[in-house]
Amino acid sequence: MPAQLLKGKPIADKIKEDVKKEVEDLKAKGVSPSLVAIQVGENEASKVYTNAQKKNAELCGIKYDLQELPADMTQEQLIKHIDGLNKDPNVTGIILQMPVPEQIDAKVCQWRIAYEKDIEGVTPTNMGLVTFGEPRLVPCTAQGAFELIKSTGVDLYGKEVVVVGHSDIVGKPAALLLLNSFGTVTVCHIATGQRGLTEEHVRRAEILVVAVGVPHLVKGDWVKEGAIVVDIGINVKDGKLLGDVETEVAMEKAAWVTPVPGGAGTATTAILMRNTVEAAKWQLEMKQS
Ligand SMILES: Nc1nc(=O)c2c([nH]1)NC[C@@H]1CN(c3ccc(C(=O)N[C@@H](CCC(=O)O)C(=O)O)cc3)C=[N+]21
Repeated sequence: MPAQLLKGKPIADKIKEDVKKEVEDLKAKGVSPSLVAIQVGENEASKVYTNAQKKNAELCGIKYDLQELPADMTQEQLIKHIDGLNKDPNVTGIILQMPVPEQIDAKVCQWRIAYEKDIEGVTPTNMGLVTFGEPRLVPCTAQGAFELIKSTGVDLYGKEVVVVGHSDIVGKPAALLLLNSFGTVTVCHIATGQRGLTEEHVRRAEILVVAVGVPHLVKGDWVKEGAIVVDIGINVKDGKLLGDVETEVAMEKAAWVTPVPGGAGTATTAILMRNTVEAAKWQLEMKQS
């Protein structure tokens, strides 16, 4: 039986519906969730995301401010800018769009974001909470992948899980979330590939998450019969949008495969909205205690 498409939209719609209600509740308490996206210089992939953020924020009743800063700004200037947003009580969520220009150390700037405003979950505090199995603000794409997997109804306990890609923003947090659900998690990365061992790991995977940004790195025939495949890759090749997995061939064996586009990317933005509400609630809690 061919795979079913594991679509992001139904999950994203449900999340946004809940967020909209929560925003109304918060506003009744005098709290207005507001999201600031910092864009340093220009980038096409980032624009796709900020356009989606604007649309989603409007839909949820969240105030949205895209702050476009010059490509030649210094790291010191960006840090000052972030400090200003950290102190501003009218700003409840901050995201620093990637990539940043080369004179800026992305990690130093992300870590500068106040953890209770860190709606992307990229500060040590929020990543640490994921590591300890006490997630609060979780990286959006990793959380999206996790919720897509759970929506199939699969019990992760003891399952063979393979994550291809070990980025701080997707692969690592996705692996931790799946580990916290007692999956038997293997993480493959560049060194696995250099030894030619990625295929062997992928062939064992009952749950497969691929986030590397290499079009069709995972061949369709590597996919195990009945597997759940979450493809995070969004690659533009010859004007077409390609995932990291050879989806059409994978569909012949897998039980579930996420489409690209319309899969994990769609869930990402909805979760950013939910995190913005969670951040506002966290700040309210801190103020009251
Ligand atoms: N700090 C930071 N965090 C990110 O997570 C981040 C970033 N910077 N910079 C840019 C990339 C790119 N990115 C996307 C998110 C959603 C869609 C998305 O919604 N995609 C839709 C298609 C949307 C369309 O085609 O208009 C889909 O896959 O179905 C795409 C791309 C997040 N990124």
